[in-house]
Amino acid sequence: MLKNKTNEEKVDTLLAKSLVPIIDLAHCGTEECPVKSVVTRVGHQLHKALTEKGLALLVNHGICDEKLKTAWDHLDDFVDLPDDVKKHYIRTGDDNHGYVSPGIERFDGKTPELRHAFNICTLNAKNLPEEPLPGFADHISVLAEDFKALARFILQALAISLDIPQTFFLEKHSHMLSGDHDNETTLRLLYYPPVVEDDESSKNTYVKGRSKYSYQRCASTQPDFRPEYDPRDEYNEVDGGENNKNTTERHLPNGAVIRCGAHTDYGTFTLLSQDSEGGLEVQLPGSEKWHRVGHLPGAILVNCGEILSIWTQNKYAALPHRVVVPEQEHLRSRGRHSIAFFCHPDNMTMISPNDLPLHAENQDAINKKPRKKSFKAAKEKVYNAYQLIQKRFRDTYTNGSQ
Ligand SMILES: O=C(O)CCC(=O)C(=O)O
Ligand SMILES: [Fe+2]
Repeated sequence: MLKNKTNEEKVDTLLAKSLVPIIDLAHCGTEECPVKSVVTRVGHQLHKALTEKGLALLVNHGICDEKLKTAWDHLDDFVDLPDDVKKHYIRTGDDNHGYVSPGIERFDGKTPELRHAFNICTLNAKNLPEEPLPGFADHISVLAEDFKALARFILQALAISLDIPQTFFLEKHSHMLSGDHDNETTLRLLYYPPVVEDDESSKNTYVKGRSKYSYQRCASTQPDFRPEYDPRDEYNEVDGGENNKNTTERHLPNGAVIRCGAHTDYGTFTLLSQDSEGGLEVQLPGSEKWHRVGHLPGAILVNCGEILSIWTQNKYAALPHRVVVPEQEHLRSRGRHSIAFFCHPDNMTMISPNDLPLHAENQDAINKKPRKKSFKAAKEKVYNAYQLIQKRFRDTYTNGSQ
């Protein structure tokens, strides 16, 4: 599955510049039969990356850029459909599947996210907009299977990284995208429309129809890593959601706009592919400062979610992240595309901090670490994966759906 090899020398040079550790998956075999030495190396690299940074960039992962770009084309076509066609595909809350229009999600419970999302939890063509958009179902199903294969490889490497049996996590994620409502794993296609100032209210809002740059593909082939110091760092100290009560915008004192509010993902981990418009920022473990992730063409980011954090007693902490659009007019007036694959355990899996068959020495080290309040609570009452995610959906969606 993992084919798109870049030369190792180039990866080494980038490694030195990137905030995010880069992990090369070349020659890792197939997800059913991973090459033992590669899965072991990746496991060790993941251990270091996830404990120190909470994320890593995967290269040579086997999902080619063309497939991602075609998926974004399909999403753009979907967004362009008339509302009375789109309405047949709206996420209802019975499960996470379906279209979510801008403003429905609110990570902080009050401020609308400025984006269109299509959540895919089943590959059954009757639940996908195949009729108005022939080819959608086939393409997205192949892409979803690719992400699933990559996720299954990472689940095995994660087990190795924690020194537990290689199939430990795989067995707890055996229904991903099976369409049987036994697992909440989701492939999410995302489109963030350009941000413009509304003439009447002087507030920032998103472009509703097509605009000159709406769907312009941002596909720079150049890596883009933030310089050590950037004036945008100044907005790290402020905001916190205080300046946006009851408004339809969120902007930072330097004029940058938040397109997707700060949050942590709910599941085991997330695989994220973004176009070169960037804008993704993260808070590294133990810090409140926001760091720009930057852009490495073709790379897929992996970050820890809340369930992995519970399982590892916060050793692999869930990574706070957000998406901002900078103040520069030419960037604001462009859309942004990304694709996230949220890897979730099977619904009935009980999620307890005491689940992992940890070695005695790891357990000692964990016991000595002061626990966060949330882990004390999680230890007292154990929920299954479905209950945990439904609670988080209730906090996020404003249309009454879960
Ligand atoms: O679009 C992005 O880059 C991030 C999306 C995200 O964090 C999410 O949907 O949970
Ligand atoms: Fe996220």
